Parts: sequence; C-alpha cells; structure tokens
Amino acid sequence: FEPISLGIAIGAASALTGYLSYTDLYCRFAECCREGRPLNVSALKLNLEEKLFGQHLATEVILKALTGFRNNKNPKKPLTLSLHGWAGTGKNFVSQIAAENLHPKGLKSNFVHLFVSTLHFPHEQHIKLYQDQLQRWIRGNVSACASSVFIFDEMDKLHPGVIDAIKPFLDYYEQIDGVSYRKAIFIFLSNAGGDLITKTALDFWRAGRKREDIQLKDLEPVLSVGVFNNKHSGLWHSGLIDRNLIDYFIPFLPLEYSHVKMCVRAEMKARGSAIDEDVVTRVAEEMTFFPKDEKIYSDKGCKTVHSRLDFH
Ligand SMILES: Nc1ncnc2c1ncn2[C@@H]1O[C@H](COP(=O)(O)OP(=O)(O)OP(=O)(O)O)[C@@H](O)[C@H]1O
Repeated sequence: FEPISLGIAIGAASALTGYLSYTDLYCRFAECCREGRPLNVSALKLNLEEKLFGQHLATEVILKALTGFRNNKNPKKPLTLSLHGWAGTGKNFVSQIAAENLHPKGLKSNFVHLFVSTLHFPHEQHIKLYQDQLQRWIRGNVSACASSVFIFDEMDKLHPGVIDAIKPFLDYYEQIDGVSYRKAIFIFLSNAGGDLITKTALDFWRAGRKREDIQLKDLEPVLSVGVFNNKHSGLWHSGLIDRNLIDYFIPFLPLEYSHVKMCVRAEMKARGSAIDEDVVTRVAEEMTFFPKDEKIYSDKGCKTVHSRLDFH
C-alpha cells in the first residue's frame, strides 16, 4: 500500500464504520507494535499444551515468565530467558510459539529478531564489529518498538565477548541514552547443559520415577552452574549469570520414543494427511536412541522427523 491512499482508505473506512479508531484500522493493514496489548494467556497456554510435547517444565516456566512480565506495567528490567537442552527438543519451536503470541506475525514480525551465531557472528576476529552492530541494531529496534523480541540461537557457538556488548541493555537501568529496554524480551538458546539435563532425566528413569516428577529445582542449580562453567555456553563469564541478569533458565528434556511419535503425527496433520500409525511407527523406529543399552532418548529429538516423513 502506498501511504497516502492507505491513509485516505483508512479515513474513509473509519468514517463509515464510525466505531473503529484510526489506529485500529491502520494496524489491520500495517504491522503495529502495540506495546500495551495484553498477552492472551489462555491462547498461549493452549498453544504450548497442544503443540509442545514432553516439556512440562518449559511449558510451565515460559507461561509463568511471559504472563508475569506482560502483566507488569513497570518491569524493572527486560525479560531474559535462557533455554537449554539437547538438539531437536523444541527450543526454536517454543521461541516461535512465544514470538507469535507476543507479535502475531511471529518470526516474520518486524519486532522479532532472530540471530544465529554461526550465520551472523561467524568470525572471532570481528567481535568488535559484531558488538557495535548488535548494539546499534538493538538500540534502533527497541526505540521503534519497546516490546521487541530478540532471539539468539546457538549461544554455545557464540564468542562470549559478543554477548557482553548487550549486557547494559539487560540490566536494571531506567534508560540508556534516552532508550528504555525494560519492555524488551531476550531469549537465548543453547545446547549447553543438555548433558546435565539428560543425566537428571536418566537418573529419574533409572529410579523408576516419572518424567513429569522432575521439578525445576532438580535442574535449575545444576544448569546455572554448569552453563556458567562451560566455556562453550556463550554465557561463560559473560557477566550475565553472576549479575543475575538471566531471569529464567529453562530446561528442555530429551525426547522419548513416544514424543517422537507425537511429532510425526503433528507433522502429518500439518501436511493435511490422514494419520497412518504404520508410518508413524516406521519413522519413529528409524530414529536413533541413547544411551546404548537402554535406548530411551532420541539423539536428534524431533529434528529430522520432517525430512524422514518425506520418504514414507
Ligand atoms: N518438544 C517438541 N514438541 C513438538 N515438536 C517438537 C518438539 N521438539 C522438536 N519439535 C519439532 O522438531 C523441530 C525441530 O526442533 P527445534 O528446532 O525446536 O529444536 P531445537 O531444540 O531448537 O534444536 P537445536 O538445539 O538443534 O537448535 C521443530 O520445528 C518441531 O517441529
């Protein structure tokens, strides 16, 4: 749409309808930031419960974190979530669900920004440049939309220096150079700590305890220390942990055979095909499971389900 005719069209439609404000109508055509828009908690809850399999802790914490943050009119700092777990367990998937519930266009929104370490910050010798670019990008985008969402994927492959550049933005400052970062959301994704999470899940399994009995308190302390002491966590000595700038460490449990089957069914449904249990079983059985003896957890989570389904 060209702005003047869009303005006229909106004005005319407003006059005709009489009850929709200019902003309401404008936002139907163009994407608006709408900082004050309340989060639809029941929609988010339903999304997580229906779509995310086998992650009772992540579901619970993400729901609590986003609801609490968005209900708070005056947050003292931006929300920072650190998602940890084995490959293919749903970290990107959940970030996408969260993004869609915060800004309807999700990852395609102008207010949601995804950084992938190996893609956006590949060269160690350019850290200074990345730091400057990242600071400018975040400042510019938060000035345009206070409730911007920034997702950093592959944190474990990120040079810790890069994240240092955004440390001030994550802190308890009211404003930095006239910009307040307090309504922004930062989500960090990494495989760091995945081995510790798996170990805890396995201990529960071996003790005959239910997966759903694993509580946050069983994992949170191991995780924050494990991630902090892990040189390859991207957060290693970055100051984010020792200054308590991460609000929630969110563990993603390794996925079991039954979860892989759920992913296959979900994918079939998404493709509009009828659910064929034989195919579901065949795809799930093609995946590899660990540890060697017990073979409980899928080593790629649900990651290759999409492509495997193409061959059936
Ligand atoms: N727990 C889950 N529930 C439902 N679907 C899942 C789950 N985990 C993974 N998937 C499916 O598998 C795909 C790949 O998962 P995703 O990209 O979220 O993994 P990840 O944890 O981010 O992995 P990585 O650490 O390798 O980046 C998702 O797009 C989704 O379709």
